[in-house]
Amino acid sequence: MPNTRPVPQAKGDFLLGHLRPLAADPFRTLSTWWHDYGDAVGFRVLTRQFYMLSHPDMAEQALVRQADKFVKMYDPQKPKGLELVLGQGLVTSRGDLWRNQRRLMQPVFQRGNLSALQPQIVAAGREMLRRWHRLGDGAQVNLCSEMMRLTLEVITQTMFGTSVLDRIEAIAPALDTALRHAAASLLNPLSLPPFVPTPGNRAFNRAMATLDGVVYGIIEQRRANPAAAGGDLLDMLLRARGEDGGAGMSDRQLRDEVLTIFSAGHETTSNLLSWTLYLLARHPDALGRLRRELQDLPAEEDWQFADLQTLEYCKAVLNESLRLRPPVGVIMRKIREDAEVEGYRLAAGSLALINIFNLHHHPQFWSDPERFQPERFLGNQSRRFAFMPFGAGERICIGNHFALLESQLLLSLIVRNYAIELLDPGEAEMEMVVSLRPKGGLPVRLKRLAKP
Ligand code: HEM
Repeated sequence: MPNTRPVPQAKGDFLLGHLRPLAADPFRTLSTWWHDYGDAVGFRVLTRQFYMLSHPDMAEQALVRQADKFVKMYDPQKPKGLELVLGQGLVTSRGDLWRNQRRLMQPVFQRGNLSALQPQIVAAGREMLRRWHRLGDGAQVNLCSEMMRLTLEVITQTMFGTSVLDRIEAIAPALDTALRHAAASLLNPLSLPPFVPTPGNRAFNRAMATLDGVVYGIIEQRRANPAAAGGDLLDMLLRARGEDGGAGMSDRQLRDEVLTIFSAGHETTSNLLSWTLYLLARHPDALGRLRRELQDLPAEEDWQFADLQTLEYCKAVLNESLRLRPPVGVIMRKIREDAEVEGYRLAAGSLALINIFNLHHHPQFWSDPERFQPERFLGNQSRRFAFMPFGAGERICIGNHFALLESQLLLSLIVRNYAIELLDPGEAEMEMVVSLRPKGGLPVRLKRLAKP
């Protein structure tokens, strides 16, 4: 490729490459490289070459214009990363399998079909508020655990018509163990496959047995009681037949899709809500403006879908939170053949890491990028690829409209009824475990607001 230049390579250990700093603190390491080397930087983990891309034009090239060269990196023969947990579900599959499953599941997530789910989302939120009430005024809780519980209830109720809250004490740590193991296996090409009984693999296998138990339980329950099905996602997956009208999905494929929606559908939204409440607690002016907007809404049990469409500031708050603390901070692709991106040469076989966090903090596209300022999202400026919390191109998040509807409803419910006081006045540290979350959770005090 004439007239192209090589991507600058971050300095690192000759043998290990950059494994050590990345394993210790991936988030901080990637930020440092961006500041030191710019929007395109190469790094190596043992034998594997990565390129980190942090400019909107580069993201557009990789995810849209040259999407045929930048493909999902998963290989069913040698599962790594998320594929170890999710198998061949919608996030990790490729080719015809992905295309058919996406087509099958898309209708459930279309904007027009989501209004029917609103009552279930509000009901889950109100149930949490009742539980907070029972805890007593001034109760201390971990906000992240509360949001995880809430979004788990929402996803299982809306998509699978059931609740798994009675098993939350087992599910939350199992999911955490599984995701941490998946993230670590990505960075380490020498990590041993799950059947090798290392302590890490044993813990991972135990966690997966818990998650599989929950997921197969959901499927069995529905098979035993199909009358409970109300045309939800699980119903659709169970009824799906091949193009020739033949056999339905294998149990394994069903498990992969259910576990994918179960995990992708609550981890991310939970982090969005936690970060948003954290940012609002630190910005009383924005919180005040949001409360004023919400004052005009009718009582919660009477909320209509149309009521939400008018909440411009609430949407701006969520967008600004997604910008500052994007729950999915990076997206990964495998480079199938040599590619040129914005004048840089990227070699086939390497991995491209599109850094959404950096795009959202890019000083060329955002004034005062570190500042929480929801007002920047009022109005209709185009921010293509400088703001892409849900990804871009054909693999864009299938749950984006659902996530925004859910977050708007739950945020409005919480902010109208409670004041949330952070117990730690310092800035919450960020940790990247597949999604970007507050490290160690968020201890808070809950104060019930008087009804207006
Ligand atoms: C704030 C919440 C959410 C964020 C920030 C988010 C972010 C993302 C991103 C960035 C991707 C693209 C990944 C890539 O290109 O490699 C993605 C894909 C996906 N998300 Fe979400 N997501 C959220 C909520 C949800 C919800 C609620 C669901 C399901 C109910 C969901 C299901 C999925 C699925 C299945 C994919 C894979 C789509 C495909 O490849 O066809 N997500 N999400």
